[in-house]
Amino acid sequence: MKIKVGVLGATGMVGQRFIQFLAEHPMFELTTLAASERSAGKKYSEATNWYLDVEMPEKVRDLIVTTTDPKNKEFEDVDIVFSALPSDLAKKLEPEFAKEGKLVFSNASAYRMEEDVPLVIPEVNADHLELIEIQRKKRGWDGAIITNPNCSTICAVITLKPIMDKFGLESVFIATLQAVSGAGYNGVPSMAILDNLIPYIKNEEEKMQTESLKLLGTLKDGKVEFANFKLSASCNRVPVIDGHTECIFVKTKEEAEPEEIKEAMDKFDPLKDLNLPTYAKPIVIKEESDRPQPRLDRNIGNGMSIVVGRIRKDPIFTVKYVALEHNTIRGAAGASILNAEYFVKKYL
Ligand SMILES: NC(=O)C1=CN([C@@H]2O[C@H](COP(=O)(O)OP(=O)(O)OC[C@H]3O[C@@H](n4cnc5c(N)ncnc54)[C@H](OP(=O)(O)O)[C@@H]3O)[C@@H](O)[C@H]2O)C=CC1
Ligand SMILES: N[C@@H](CC(=O)OP(=O)(O)O)C(=O)O
Repeated sequence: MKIKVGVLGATGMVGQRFIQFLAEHPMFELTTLAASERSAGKKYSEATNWYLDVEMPEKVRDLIVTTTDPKNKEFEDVDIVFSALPSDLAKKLEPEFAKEGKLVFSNASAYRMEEDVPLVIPEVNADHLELIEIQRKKRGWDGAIITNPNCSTICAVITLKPIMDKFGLESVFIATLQAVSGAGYNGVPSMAILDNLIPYIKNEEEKMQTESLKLLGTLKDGKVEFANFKLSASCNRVPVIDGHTECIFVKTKEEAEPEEIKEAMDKFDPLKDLNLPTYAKPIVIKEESDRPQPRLDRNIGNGMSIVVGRIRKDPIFTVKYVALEHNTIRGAAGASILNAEYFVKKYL
């Protein structure tokens, strides 16, 4: 039997991606859509400014949007909620769902760095999910909050994991070129971004610099020991709709040739035998000298693969390369759904 699920923040940019992936999901039945008071009581199709270039799934068009209150009857049979709430609201509302026994798979940054909250990319650190036992004891709830990282962090960390495992990491520098969808529908005015670039995204560099070390850290005696290497990020907003590009410079502990790095990335496919519906090969390598490009490559692996190109020697670091991620799929909704699929397969 399918597990009943709901989406919080269902009308937003990430909420819409959740709906795209959950409407016909083999493990989950999407029953409940929640948003603000502005949308509640309306049909989903009336409440939403649909921005995706795929049709709104027929089965959600007439669903009545509810408020984000776990006591609403629409949440009664729901076991899992996917949260695409703004972070300040997530801070307040996600615990209310966990207290009602719901598993909350969250995109929001509110709880990512809490000691007892798993921050997970299943291909990288699925074992950190064990933190939920500590979380349940400490917070006294039957549900759980499980988070996925910031979109830019996910892109970088997936490519760094196979390098770290084989050669060790000493220092990493990342310059990002981030799509406007990352800022939400009303996030960046067109007059600010067209014919332009904005070399600042609030808190993004700090998130990349801390979340990466937690993700690549080791779970020991119920605590995550952060990975021990230096990471510096410089984040920019560019006039692309979907698809974050990152120029990544890596100094490894052991000597490594670009070909060896490429091979390590290409072989990285840790969950391929689990048959998770949203899983795709985590890293796809493009050989052309002018790839990856957001418009051409963001949908590879249904938007779940990180597309890497231009792996080459660097005169200061060991290697440099370019990585591309579909930021609202692999960097957001798809990441949460993959966490939930993995959790259900391994723990339920
Ligand atoms: N993992 C990642 O890297 C990414 C994470 N995110 C995170 O996901 C979250 C959502 O982002 P995004 O979809 O871009 O944001 P949007 O602004 O596009 O959507 C926000 C959603 O929250 C709802 N909402 C707003 N106010 C309230 C309220 N008072 N009560 C209940 N619901 C409310 C909105 O409903 P309504 O339409 O009714 O106003 C809407 O559904 C954010 O926390 C963001 O930081 C985003 C991108 C990538
Ligand atoms: N800040 C990211 C998206 C985002 O919302 O990140 P976070 O989930 O860490 O708040 C971007 O602008 O592209």
